[in-house]
Amino acid sequence: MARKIGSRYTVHQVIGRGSAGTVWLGEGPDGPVAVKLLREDLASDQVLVGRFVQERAALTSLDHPRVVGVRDMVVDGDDLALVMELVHGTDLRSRLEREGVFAPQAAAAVIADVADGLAAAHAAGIVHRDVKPENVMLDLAAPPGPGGAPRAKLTDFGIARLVDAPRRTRATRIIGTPDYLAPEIIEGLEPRAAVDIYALATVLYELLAGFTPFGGGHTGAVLRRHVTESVPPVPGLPDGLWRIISECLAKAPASRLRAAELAERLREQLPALAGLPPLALPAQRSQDDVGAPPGQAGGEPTTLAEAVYAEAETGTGTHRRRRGPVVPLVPPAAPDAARDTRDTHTSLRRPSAEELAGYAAQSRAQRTAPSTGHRRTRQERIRRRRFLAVLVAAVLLLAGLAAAVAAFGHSGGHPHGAAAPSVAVLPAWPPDEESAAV
Ligand SMILES: Nc1ncnc2c1ncn2[C@@H]1O[C@H](COP(=O)(O)OP(=O)(O)OP(=O)(O)O)[C@@H](O)[C@H]1O
Repeated sequence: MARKIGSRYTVHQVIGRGSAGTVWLGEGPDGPVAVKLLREDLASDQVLVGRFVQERAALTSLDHPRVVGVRDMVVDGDDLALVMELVHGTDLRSRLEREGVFAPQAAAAVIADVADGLAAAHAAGIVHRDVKPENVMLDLAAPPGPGGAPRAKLTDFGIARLVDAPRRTRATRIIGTPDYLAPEIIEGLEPRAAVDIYALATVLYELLAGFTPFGGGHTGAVLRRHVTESVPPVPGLPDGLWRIISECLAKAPASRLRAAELAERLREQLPALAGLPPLALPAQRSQDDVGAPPGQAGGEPTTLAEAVYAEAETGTGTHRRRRGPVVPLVPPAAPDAARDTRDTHTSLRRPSAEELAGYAAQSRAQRTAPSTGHRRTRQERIRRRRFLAVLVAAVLLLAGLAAAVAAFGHSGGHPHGAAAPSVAVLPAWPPDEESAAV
């Protein structure tokens, strides 16, 4: 069914849904377009509408072949819409889920394209802030790039800039996609261009390995890993690519490559990567379990960080898990199962400096010590066994006494009559090696 958006556009059919709204196939004065109609609650937010109007010039002027162009922004009654270039293709998340990891050359080529788009945005003073596979479109109508890789375009600049207005994101909260969040965002610093590089290197890692370097398990654990842990190596990854990934995932933003450098370095690698097959890793393990301590994936929070973030997570309503690891940037609407087909969102309380300092120590302690949960279980077992031993001793003693009394009565009061022993012989207890440790 056709619907008018403003005076210039007509939309016909839904082609996708995201956290901020619904994407429609539409028609404008210059031909087909994609129209992202923002959710009602966002469209009725006067601050956001004001920002939408303010940002119009910046967003519509970002014109680069590796960026999905924003052609227009419409405020019309209850409708708030971004009119975009229509990309004939799919998003990178869908491609990854459908076909699995990329061969190294194709991964490098796709990420080099996105880095080109980012370089243009950064040069225009625009930081994306939500780089992730969902926001990379693969243009299947364009001739493929090196190694047959589809050409990529970065999208959703508008949403990241609009929704993350100061009033909407209080200084003590982080809104974002945990797997791709640079450590400085978690530590409360102002996001600069380097956060996009960190996120893009995370996407490159994911295209190659099938999982993100710090993702998996509880959101609190993911954030802690970004801040405190080094990047887990990817077995079999060519050295050149590994060096680029490590540099871009540096904890210090200033140590990361710039977007243009990243694109150039990746393209330098392309000839050496030609013909390499996709890495065969046990990557295709469940994202919920990646990196989580045994028995902890999806379970109760066990550390301070996890407790802190658990509060934030439960504050957003449900925490549904998905095949992919991500939680988009835009805060959730009130639960509406019919509308929200894609995913859940997270709004996180930012930890204090003391909490962050504590995470590093906790992280080290957890790596070197057996889990407290496990120790507590052993101690409980040992206590239970001691209690049973005393109980058995008491029962046997009573039985012995009763037998002795009976025998005494039977034998006319002589205690040496044939009767049950008056002293119970206790079995060795507890019987296993754990008792030796008591
Ligand atoms: N310009 C476009 N051309 C063609 N299809 C598009 C375009 N923009 C988005 N889509 C399709 O619409 C879907 C939803 O896009 P949208 O940007 O709303 O959400 P998302 O980025 O996937 O998720 P989220 O916004 O929750 O992070 C995308 O998966 C994509 O397939």
